Amino acid sequence: MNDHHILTINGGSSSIKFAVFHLKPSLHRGLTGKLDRIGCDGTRLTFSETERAAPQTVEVAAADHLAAAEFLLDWLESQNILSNVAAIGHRIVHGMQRTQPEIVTPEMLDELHRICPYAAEHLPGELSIIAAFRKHIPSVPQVVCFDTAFHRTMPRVATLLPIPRRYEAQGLQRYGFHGLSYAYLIQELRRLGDPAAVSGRVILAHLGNGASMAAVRNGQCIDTSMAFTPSAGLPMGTRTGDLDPGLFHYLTQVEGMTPDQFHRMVNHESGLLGVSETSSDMRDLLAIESSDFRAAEAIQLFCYQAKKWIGAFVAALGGLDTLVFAGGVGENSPGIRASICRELQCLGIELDEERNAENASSISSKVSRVNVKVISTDEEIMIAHSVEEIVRRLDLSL
Ligand SMILES: Nc1ncnc2c1ncn2[C@@H]1O[C@H](COP(=O)(O)OP(=O)(O)O)[C@@H](O)[C@H]1O
Ligand SMILES: CC(=O)OP(=O)(O)O
Ligand SMILES: [Mg+2]
Repeated sequence: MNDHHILTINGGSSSIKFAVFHLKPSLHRGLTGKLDRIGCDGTRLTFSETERAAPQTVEVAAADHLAAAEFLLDWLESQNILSNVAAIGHRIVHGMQRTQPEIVTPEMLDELHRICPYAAEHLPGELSIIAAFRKHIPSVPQVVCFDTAFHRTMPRVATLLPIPRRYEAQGLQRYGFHGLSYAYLIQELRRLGDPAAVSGRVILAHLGNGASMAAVRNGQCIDTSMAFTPSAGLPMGTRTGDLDPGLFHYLTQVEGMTPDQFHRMVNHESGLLGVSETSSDMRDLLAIESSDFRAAEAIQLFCYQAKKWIGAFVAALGGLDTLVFAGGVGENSPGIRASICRELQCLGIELDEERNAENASSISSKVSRVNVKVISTDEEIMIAHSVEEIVRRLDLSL
């Protein structure tokens, strides 16, 4: 594969993260960056030449994902990234029943377009990025890695939605997301020698802008907090998480809200942002919580719901051996982890204050029955490994 490299793309609802992975001498990360605040004022590109280099920032004018993808392509071209790219790997939130990464084909794109309403905040943007790459560098293979794949082991009862049975035939069921992150966390637990990763009961808490949890037994997912769409489960930066279904009727009747307005409220105007009326960013809220009761309440709500989901998953798992915090909030905020775990001694969860304050890799106290860990998640490396495996198997770039 000469000096070819793999480009990974992680298209979120308002950001595109990317990373270049060199294949020789063995897979390792080079240029890394992200375009964020897509669709808002102040879209910007932040990148680092290597993992240790200081990040640089460039202001970008891009009104939507397509414009952002076009900008990113031109920029990657100017950095000489595209001329040597062996393959591009994408995180795709929804893959229906698919369990493995796959090479993009026209038939698959047709199907993904068809299921865009299943993940309306993510899939259209992700597909426009794939389209932009196909247009500019049509001969470079693209591989898609599905967030839903990790959850395909869930027992049927955890996949059922309590709505009329006829909708199941249309694919309406609980799917679950953040699967690349979860697969990485389980792989890390295995590497660290945590026995629960292979035969035990684990709760994985991915707390970022989007937030979810997964319950894993014997290395296999048995339940997760996101459901048919990534709007379900825990409250998030701007998403509600689970919501009283009666609200829809109330707001359409009393406020004349349209379905599109409701969708917008649930996905973009709620969660931390909605309750705090200030920001969707946990750091902003933590900075003002002592002087702003709305920020304090938004944080309390987030932690309270996270605690309840842990309780629910302990019940589903029949106990707990390991709890893992990951994602921007889970990895970096001792205060949030402490609030979530406060008074969970009844479940065998007790934090060591000092190690929690240091974001240490193991943060449970000596008497804690449950191992509590902090792991920095890495969706990009999961994509890169999958792409490398497919590229080598199919001998694509030789
Ligand atoms: N030191 C920190 N303390 C609290 N929250 C943090 C810290 N660092 C990052 N965060 C929060 O992490 C969230 C972003 O998480 P991240 O996983 O990077 O997002 P994404 O879902 O876009 O991948 C933001 O709410 C941000 O405020
Ligand atoms: C699936 C999902 O919610 O992803 P993100 O957290 O990147 O928005
Ligand atoms: Mg994320």
